Amino acid sequence: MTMLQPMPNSGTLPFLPAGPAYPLPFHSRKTSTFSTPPANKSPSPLARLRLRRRRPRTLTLALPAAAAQAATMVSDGAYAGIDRVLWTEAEIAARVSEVAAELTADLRGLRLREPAVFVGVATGAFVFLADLVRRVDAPLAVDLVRAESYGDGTVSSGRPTITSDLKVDVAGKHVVVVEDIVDTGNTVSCLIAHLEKKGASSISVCTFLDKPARRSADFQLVGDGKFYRGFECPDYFVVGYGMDYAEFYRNLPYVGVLKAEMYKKDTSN
Ligand SMILES: O=P(O)(O)OC[C@H]1O[C@H](OP(=O)(O)OP(=O)(O)O)[C@H](O)[C@@H]1O
Ligand code: HPA
Repeated sequence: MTMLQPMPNSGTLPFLPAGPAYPLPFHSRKTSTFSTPPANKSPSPLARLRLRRRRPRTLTLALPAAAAQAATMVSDGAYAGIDRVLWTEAEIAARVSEVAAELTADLRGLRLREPAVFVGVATGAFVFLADLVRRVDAPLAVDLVRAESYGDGTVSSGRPTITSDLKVDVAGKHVVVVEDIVDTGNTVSCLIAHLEKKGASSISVCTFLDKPARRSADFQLVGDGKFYRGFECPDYFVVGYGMDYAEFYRNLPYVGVLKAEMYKKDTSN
């Protein structure tokens, strides 16, 4: 299932330039500064080991074809392929603070006997989760669950698979599922069922983006659970702030619409 346009390049991604030797600095214990070893002196075994590091190094990593092609989307240190920015880094930061303040007030109001467990849905939620929990002023535990349904495409398989489970015991606890995006609703509905089975007493969902136009699966919050969302997302395939296309773009600090020509129509589902 390769959605990217064919690119002429090979399947290797150079991380360091080939060419002349790049001698690595030697750390001198005495001075705590970096220096090169004295010339014409037989090197000690330790120095010999260090000397090996002076060889010119070109690290190439074999990548699957789609990933190698996606790597060529990078131009001048920025990603190509973004049609337009929907939310800037500053707008995101401001909104995440508001959502965290709402969560803080609600968690305090619930007077929980045990701290809430914030369950981030890997991989996409990792950025939002990190930003959010640092702004919530209440005791909480953090855990991760991995659910996948999009693979390398832009269309949900409709059957999310939980490929990595929780470490924390959520029985009898208030759980906040932290998502980067609720789109069809398949993932969140599958996770709520999963957490209910594990005995969570109440389940909230806090999603950075909510794309109601694509919703096809209903989900019910549990007990005192509440739905929180950062922004309502228009019906575009978006990337950045943790969200990917074929595992790329997650590191963009903003959210943008991916140009349609970056992917072909996904016929795999
Ligand atoms: O509401 P839905 O239609 O189910 O879509 C939402 C899910 O899709 C994405 O996960 P994906 O399967 O792409 O895995 P990822 O988090 O590793 O990117 C996203 O991170 C959500 O978890
Ligand atoms: O629009 C989206 N972008 C990235 N990942 C997603 N998973 C569901 N919808 C999206």
